[in-house]
Amino acid sequence: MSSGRWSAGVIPYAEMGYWRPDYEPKDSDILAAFRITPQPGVPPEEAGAAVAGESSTATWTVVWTDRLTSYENYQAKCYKVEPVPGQENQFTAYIAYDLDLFEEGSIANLTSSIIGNVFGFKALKALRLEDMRIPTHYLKTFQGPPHGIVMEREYLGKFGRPLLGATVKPKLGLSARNYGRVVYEALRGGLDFTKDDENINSQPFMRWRDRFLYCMEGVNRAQAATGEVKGHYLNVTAATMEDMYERAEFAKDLGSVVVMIDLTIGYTAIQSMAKWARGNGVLLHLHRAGHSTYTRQKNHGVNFRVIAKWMRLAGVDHIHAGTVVGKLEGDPNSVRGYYDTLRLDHTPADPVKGLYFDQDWASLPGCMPVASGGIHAGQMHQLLHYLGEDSILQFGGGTIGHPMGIAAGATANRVALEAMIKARNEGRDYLAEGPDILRAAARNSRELDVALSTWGDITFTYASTDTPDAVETPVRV
Ligand SMILES: O=C(COP(=O)(O)O)[C@H](O)[C@H](O)COP(=O)(O)O
Ligand SMILES: [Mg+2]
Repeated sequence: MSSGRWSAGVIPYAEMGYWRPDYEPKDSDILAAFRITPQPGVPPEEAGAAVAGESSTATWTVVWTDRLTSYENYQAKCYKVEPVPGQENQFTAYIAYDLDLFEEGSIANLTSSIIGNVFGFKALKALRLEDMRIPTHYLKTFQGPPHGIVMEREYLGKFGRPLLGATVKPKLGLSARNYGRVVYEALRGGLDFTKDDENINSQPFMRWRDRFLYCMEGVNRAQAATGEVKGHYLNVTAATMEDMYERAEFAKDLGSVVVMIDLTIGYTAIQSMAKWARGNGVLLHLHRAGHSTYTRQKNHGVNFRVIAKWMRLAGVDHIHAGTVVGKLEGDPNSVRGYYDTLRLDHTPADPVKGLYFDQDWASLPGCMPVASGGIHAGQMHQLLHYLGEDSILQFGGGTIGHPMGIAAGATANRVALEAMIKARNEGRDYLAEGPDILRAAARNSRELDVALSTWGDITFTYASTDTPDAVETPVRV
């Protein structure tokens, strides 16, 4: 029996052709960077080759049927493996996939290939997909955001500042009428949006149609009272696509400018709703419910920056992407990388922001990042500094928990934001002077004054579980 590549039996993946240190990735290749923790005794190159093999064409044994294909073309190539600085027994494996391995325009297919099998691999103690480079050749097969940041602002007639929102609280239990009253108060008080929370769909205490009716009554009354375009993200998440289309159509018929879905509906449903949203001129908000089950731990899972890339391709107008200063995980540099990935047309590789590859978005519209989770008016200077202008700042408890009432909470947030934007436009160092700017604004706004005295010193300073491996070293002059 001839030995080697074609003899029946088991040979290392590296010997089956999945370790290719000589390989120069093509512009049209999809690239992936995996953080690999091999089991003891498994060489990193073999671990990288195994991931390349099992996420493309290989199985555990040699199969002669490989000879019926142009297998060299279809095999993914692990072309580089590097130790992760400062991390014991961790390596970054770079893998190139030929364009033909993927169905055009399908996140479900892309993810089934890249993450379908390999995360349970016994040869690995842990595995994390840190980043991907999506080539223009493949990127252009996706719709992308239904409208994008520029179109959204033109729809709303709102420019030059972040948008403001609030999640209705308590997230479960309110009757439809009381729910609609919260929406009206928050919008008339100065917010641009209110939103359903991730888990409010159609429960016995409030069926979806009733909520939609009362929310839109609140939106319409607030628009009339303020003269501004307002919106409420009506959550159309449901058990079936048919139900979601029925709810989305009703939202559109009621005149809503926006609907919402949860990440839990799955990639195919998200792409279907993206297509519906573009076809119907309705903004699409994605709540990333459930993402932290696999994005938060540094050694295993899928980094959120990859989810952000997949969702921009799939096509949502908004996605929650971290706050830095709020109650939920979000290292400043990692979050900067997420926001750049969602908004910019080109992001150069930048290890400090956790960006492993240059990424060109080929004019695919930008996706508005949403900051939500434990934020309040007292952090406005930090939020503007870390997150920038093209963002949506959502204050759930930070609006509805205001001692003077919901409208007062909304007014406090709006006054804080407008004061911070004015200071920025005047060229002030609004980050350093933020507290003074807020206090000065509070002298003419009782609502802001009370918000600052209620929450001003609330911070969430825990060590991040997910920091990039590279840190900026101060330049010694
Ligand atoms: O309910 C809230 C925020 O409520 P509050 O403003 O009262 O904290 C959001 O669902 C989470 O922030 C989502 O988290 P993320 O935005 O990280 O996905
Ligand atoms: Mg929530």
